[in-house]
Amino acid sequence: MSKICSNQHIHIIHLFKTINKMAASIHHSIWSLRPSSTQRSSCRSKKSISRAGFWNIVDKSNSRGQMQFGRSNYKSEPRRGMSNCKENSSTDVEFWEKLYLGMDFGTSGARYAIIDKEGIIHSEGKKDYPPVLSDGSIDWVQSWKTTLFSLLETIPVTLRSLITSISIDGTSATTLILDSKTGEALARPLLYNESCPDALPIVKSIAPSNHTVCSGSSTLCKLISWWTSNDLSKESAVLMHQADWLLWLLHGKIGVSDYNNALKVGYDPEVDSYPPWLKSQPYSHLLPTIQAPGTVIGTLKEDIRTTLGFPEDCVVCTGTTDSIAAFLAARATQPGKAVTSLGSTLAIKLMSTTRIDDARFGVYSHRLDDKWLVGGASNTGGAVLRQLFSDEQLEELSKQINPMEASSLDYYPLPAKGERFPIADPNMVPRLSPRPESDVAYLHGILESIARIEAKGYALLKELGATEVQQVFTAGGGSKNNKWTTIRERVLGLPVSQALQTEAAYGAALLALRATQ
Ligand SMILES: Nc1ncnc2c1ncn2[C@@H]1O[C@H](COP(=O)(O)OP(=O)(O)O)[C@@H](O)[C@H]1O
Ligand SMILES: O=C(CO)[C@H](O)[C@H](O)COP(=O)(O)O
Repeated sequence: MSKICSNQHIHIIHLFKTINKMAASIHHSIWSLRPSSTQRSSCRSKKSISRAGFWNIVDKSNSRGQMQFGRSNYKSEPRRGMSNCKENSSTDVEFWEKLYLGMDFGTSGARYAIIDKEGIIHSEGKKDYPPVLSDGSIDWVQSWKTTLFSLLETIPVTLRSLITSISIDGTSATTLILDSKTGEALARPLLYNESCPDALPIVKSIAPSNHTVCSGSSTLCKLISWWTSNDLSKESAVLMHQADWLLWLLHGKIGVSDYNNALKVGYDPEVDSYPPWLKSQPYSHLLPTIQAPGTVIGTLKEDIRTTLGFPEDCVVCTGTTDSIAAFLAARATQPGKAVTSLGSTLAIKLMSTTRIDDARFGVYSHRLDDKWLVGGASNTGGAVLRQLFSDEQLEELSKQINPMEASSLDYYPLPAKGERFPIADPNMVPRLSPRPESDVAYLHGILESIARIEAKGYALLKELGATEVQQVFTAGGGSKNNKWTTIRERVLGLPVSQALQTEAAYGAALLALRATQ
């Protein structure tokens, strides 16, 4: 029944679109479905979005990024049955309105957000990665691909035909090497927090000292490790990052990336090119071509478009990394504002007028239009918590913590050996003992110790010359823990708040919107 209903809705949408195109020729749309209101008309003022003016769209969405009254939030699982149609046919979406889809592929799962040109959310959803196994280990290629298409299938059918642009963010330095002719993976993906120390001496011999690539977990180390340990024929090999590869599945043009994802393979976003010391290497032909984040690559592949009901003019654009998408979602727009992504990891991003790169501490700067996002990513964070507690236990135990009382427990919580920032040490081991009798006290000590790592990170950025942090917004799963926020505020000595939009998927949707402006 819902299928028939959805088809009817799609038909009505197309009918309105056609009529509206005719109506537009008589200058005014006579088919506005959206109740006219002063608020809406004031919000409808056109703002030009220049390269540096990206923030216009971001600022405008500041006050309107939340769900609007009466619109149901399509959370997690798709709705079933007839009610699906009623809820999905949100009649206050102007049928000729364009919508923008952002998808975030993090460590534990993927999420999507669909917004309109004012940044209002029309639908959200999420999927955990299915544990697709092949010879005993997780087949990430299959798991991500399955997640991509199952997420697309959870998008309400009535909204799909309005989606005109798609972008995706992924984990930074998560590296795939593919055959550019067949698209087949030539090796398993290497994840963002995996290290290839075997390649580090070679990287350090070709790159400037303390360059961002001089870290075992850099994309360049992963590329060189593959290059030196394979005697496969390599002339048609191409390197892609997780977000690039997922976007390629949608647009079909292999070997395209963005200057955020490409930072850790050595791309220099300041001069908008690969440096000569990298272009002269025998493997430079594997490097992807680079565009700015939110640049149209091509249209959505026809088979996907027709199967899922996306419009002919739906474009796919370059993405970014997950912590930058989280920064975009938080709409922090001034130097001194920072975003801490408290997901499986702890990634900090501080808007700075000065660029700072120092691999000795895992510090690097991403470009965001005409500004710098200085920061780094620690392996501490939610992944450690998930090893010890379920989300429900975290919620229950956190309620019993007095966040104004300092914990005397001094841990360095890591999910496994290896740390990237603010201590760059692939051999660093976790410190999570002594464990007190009380789980409340234990969790308190862990949350406070993670807060101390965060504070150390921001202090390090200041020592290295970045703009001093004034305010911290929080994104990611940990942002909903108010007790943790209070602990962090006490430890950091700064105002700390949950970002208006805590999901990186919202930032990716802003990129999709920007691509079409
Ligand atoms: N109430 C909570 N307090 C602190 N951390 C939490 C809470 N609920 C969930 N988390 C943590 O959030 C993390 C998931 O956040 P998410 O942003 O989805 O991560 P990612 O995108 O990196 O996979 C989990 O590791 C989990 O431990
Ligand atoms: O830790 C991560 C996993 O979520 C981040 O993807 C990554 O390391 C952050 O890197 P960047 O600063 O380049 O976005």
